[in-house]
Amino acid sequence: MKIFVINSGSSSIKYQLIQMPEEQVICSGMVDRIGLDESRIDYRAFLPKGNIVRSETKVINSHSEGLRLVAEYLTDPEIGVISDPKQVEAVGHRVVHGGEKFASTQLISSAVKAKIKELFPLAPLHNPANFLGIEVAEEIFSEAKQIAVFDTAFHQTQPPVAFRMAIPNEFYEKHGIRAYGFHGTSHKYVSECAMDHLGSRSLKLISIHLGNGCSMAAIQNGKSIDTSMGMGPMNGLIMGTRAGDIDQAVIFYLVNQLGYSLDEVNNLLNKKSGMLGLTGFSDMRDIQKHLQEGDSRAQLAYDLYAYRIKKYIGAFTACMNGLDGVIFTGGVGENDRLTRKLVCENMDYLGIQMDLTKNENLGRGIQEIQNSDSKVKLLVIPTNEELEIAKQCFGLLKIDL
Ligand SMILES: Nc1ncnc2c1ncn2[C@@H]1O[C@H](COP(=O)(O)OP(=O)(O)O)[C@@H](O)[C@H]1O
Ligand SMILES: CC(=O)OP(=O)(O)O
Ligand SMILES: [Mg+2]
Repeated sequence: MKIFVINSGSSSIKYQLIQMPEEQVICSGMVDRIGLDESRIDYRAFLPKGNIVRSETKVINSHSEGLRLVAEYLTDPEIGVISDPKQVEAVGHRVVHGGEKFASTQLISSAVKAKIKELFPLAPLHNPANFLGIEVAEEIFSEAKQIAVFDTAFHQTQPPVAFRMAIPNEFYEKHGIRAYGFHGTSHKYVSECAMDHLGSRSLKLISIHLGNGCSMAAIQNGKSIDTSMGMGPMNGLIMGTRAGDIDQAVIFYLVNQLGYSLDEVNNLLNKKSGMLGLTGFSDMRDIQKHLQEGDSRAQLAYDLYAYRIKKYIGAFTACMNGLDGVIFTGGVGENDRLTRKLVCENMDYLGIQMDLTKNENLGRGIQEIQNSDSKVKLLVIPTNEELEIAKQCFGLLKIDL
């Protein structure tokens, strides 16, 4: 069965065509910088006759245009991998916010779409783009089953003590104000990999997903029991452009003393803060360059970023009353050795001791980077949200057949 996976972000669409259950990636790529001057499409096909790689820079005004272009690549007589969109049997969509309604993967109906739309205000950077991806895919892959895999679903096992907030009960009961948690597809995928790798499911794990958005999850016996993100994907860790945890007094000060509107506060905390606010750059590779040139702001930003992660490791270890393994994943977690080093420094009280040489010289696949005295396993595990989405879709359709 061919499953097309779409991870539709605010300015990009990541995609993969995967043959299931073989888990064979037929093609993958990305449409980036949608709506900006120079958009870019990357396409990589893995064919028996050899791999084909194409990149094109052109104006792509909308997600709809971007996905249509991807469909043209997929069906191109020379470099394509299918002859007709009808050969795609299912389209799996990453949907960031599923609220309390969706604890599992869903076949998309008009009711599911209405709920995704209702949740726009809670994930304004993500759900509208996810929704658009669904509408366009319904047109292009009109005969395929459309399936939503929610970032929030994996966290629905959290107990009330982790997800409730200390505000009057009616705000939860009538309005669903609570913590939900995100990046669930990634946390689930890497924690399953870790449990397979370590040969046990009775483990206390902390998964640290560090991409553009960053979050951590406490995972006990394979179930998420707490996470650093909340009602929306804003709080917790310091991220590329998001501040993460912030004192509520700051918001009142911005509004009452500095004259900010609430939209301006939202924009400031979501899009202009985090590493961007501290250094002028949101990408760790740029910040590293400045760090090497002796930029003290870059040093402080790195220190703050790692310190916040340490705090959550301490908190989650206390909540689980123990810790067997820490997983680093996401673009930063997988590639940025300095972040991993700063996070694990001076953590021997909690049983965390890194092998600095292993941390510097990573191989491919799952890597252990603790030293021989460490009680806690330190793992670097490449995430694969697309494969996890394909697995979830395949599982759902198998039940349905
Ligand atoms: N070699 C690298 N060294 C340090 N950081 C990196 C490297 N490669 C990627 N990154 C970081 O990973 C981030 C992207 O992570 P990714 O998980 O792909 O993000 P997302 O899926 O949230 O868009 C980049 O913004 C950059 O900060
Ligand atoms: C939920 C979230 O923050 O997603 P991303 O990291 O893709 O922005
Ligand atoms: Mg991501």
